[in-house]
Amino acid sequence: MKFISTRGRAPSLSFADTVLTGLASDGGLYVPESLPTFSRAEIAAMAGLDYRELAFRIIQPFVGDDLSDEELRDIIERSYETFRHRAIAPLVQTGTNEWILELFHGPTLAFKDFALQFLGQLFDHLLKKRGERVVVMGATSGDTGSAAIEGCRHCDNIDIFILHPHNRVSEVQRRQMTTVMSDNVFNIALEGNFDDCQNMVKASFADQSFLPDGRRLVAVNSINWARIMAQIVYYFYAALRLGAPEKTVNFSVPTGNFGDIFAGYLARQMGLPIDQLVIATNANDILHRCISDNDHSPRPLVHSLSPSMDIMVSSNFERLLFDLYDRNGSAVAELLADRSAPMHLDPSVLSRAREVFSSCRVDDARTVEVIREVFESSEYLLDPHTAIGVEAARRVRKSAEQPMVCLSTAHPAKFPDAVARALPLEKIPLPAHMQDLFERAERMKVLPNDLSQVHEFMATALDT
Ligand SMILES: Cc1ncc(COP(=O)(O)O)c(C=O)c1O
Ligand SMILES: N[C@@H](CCOP(=O)(O)O)C(=O)O
Repeated sequence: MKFISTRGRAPSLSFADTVLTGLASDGGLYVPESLPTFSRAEIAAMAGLDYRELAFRIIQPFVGDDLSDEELRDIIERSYETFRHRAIAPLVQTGTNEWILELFHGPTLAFKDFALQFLGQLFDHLLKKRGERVVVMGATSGDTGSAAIEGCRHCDNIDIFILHPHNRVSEVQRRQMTTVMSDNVFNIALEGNFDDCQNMVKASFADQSFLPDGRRLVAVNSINWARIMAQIVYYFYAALRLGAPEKTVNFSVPTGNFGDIFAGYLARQMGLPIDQLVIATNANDILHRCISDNDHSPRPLVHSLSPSMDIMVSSNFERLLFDLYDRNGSAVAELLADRSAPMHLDPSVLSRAREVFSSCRVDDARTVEVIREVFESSEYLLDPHTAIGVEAARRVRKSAEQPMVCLSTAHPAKFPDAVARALPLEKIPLPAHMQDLFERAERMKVLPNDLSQVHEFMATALDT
């Protein structure tokens, strides 16, 4: 299978090269030239498969000949052996036709582990085969960072640099990153917000001359196609358990960089019967405004109780636009030439988007109420991101007859301060492997929002 850029002007790449690249050379994101699809009968035949076997069936068509079936199976096997729940992604019912898909049973307690455990194994395999050492550079609003570090820290052929916004991630999130003392792991606390971190990463991919000779950057953010691909699996997994393909199943997704919900869109394009995908946002609501009012105008980022979704420039929206603009790279390049400018979608494009996407904005006050209400009614503790997804689903769901699955993107123990505003809980226990998190030493470098200083820090670290 070949992968092409959403801006239409970069060379097409194989699966392995796509995984080991960041942005395309024209500034676009890589997507498959054509999407594999499954017939109703093929989907029905997937019912009852365990998570790993299902992952193999979904991922294999993207990989083509770049990995043998045995190699892919082995990578998948190792990726999910670190998960603490036998089902990998268990479903919990919280109401009539209302379900929570718990995606926080991986090592860092967020949905990011699904793709980043896989990506770490994939990197290790491909780099060893090629005898190459690379530099991973990523931006995080809190969860991608620790999941990427956890996925890559054992890779001999990787140095990893993660930028997080200084003082804007939860303490648990920060410590999950900064207490990893491996020699190949570097944490940068940037005096800026997540968009600044992400801009810096994208600028670094565009000009890699600051790196020592022979080294290149590889992406762990969802600009990396493999991230999205691995996330498609759990949509199939949940829907099959709830009766697909006979039944249509809908999803509500706490959304920031648009990677997770875009994976749901792809699952639908690949044949899974999904009628509605709910884009659930916090006060940083650019995607909600875009879908509801055709108003995609950036506003200053607000620091919310769901910090991982404090994002204004959602990378993967570009992949959706590419599809909605009939895969016309020039149209996408023109539309996104200046991401700080307001953008209005063509009315026909917007109405196609609305056929599948609904949207809803949930502010901090309501987030806190939802955590309390759900705990009181179901004794189920939501993290603030998931609470936004649950509330959004309740407000905008179109069918009460079809199951609605809200993706639970993080464990509440990652956000004790937000949860404490809702409930007088003594303590939310961390899993055993994180019990001593608050006693561990931390290491990070605080840097100003200045690209040259970040590059200097990276070049020096790579030199020693
Ligand atoms: C806990 C949590 N929920 C939701 C999101 C939003 O996901 P996405 O960026 O894929 O839209 C993130 C960050 O990505 C997150 O860390
Ligand atoms: N919420 C994310 C932001 C980065 O998103 P990604 O999907 O592009 O890695 C985070 O937790 O870092």
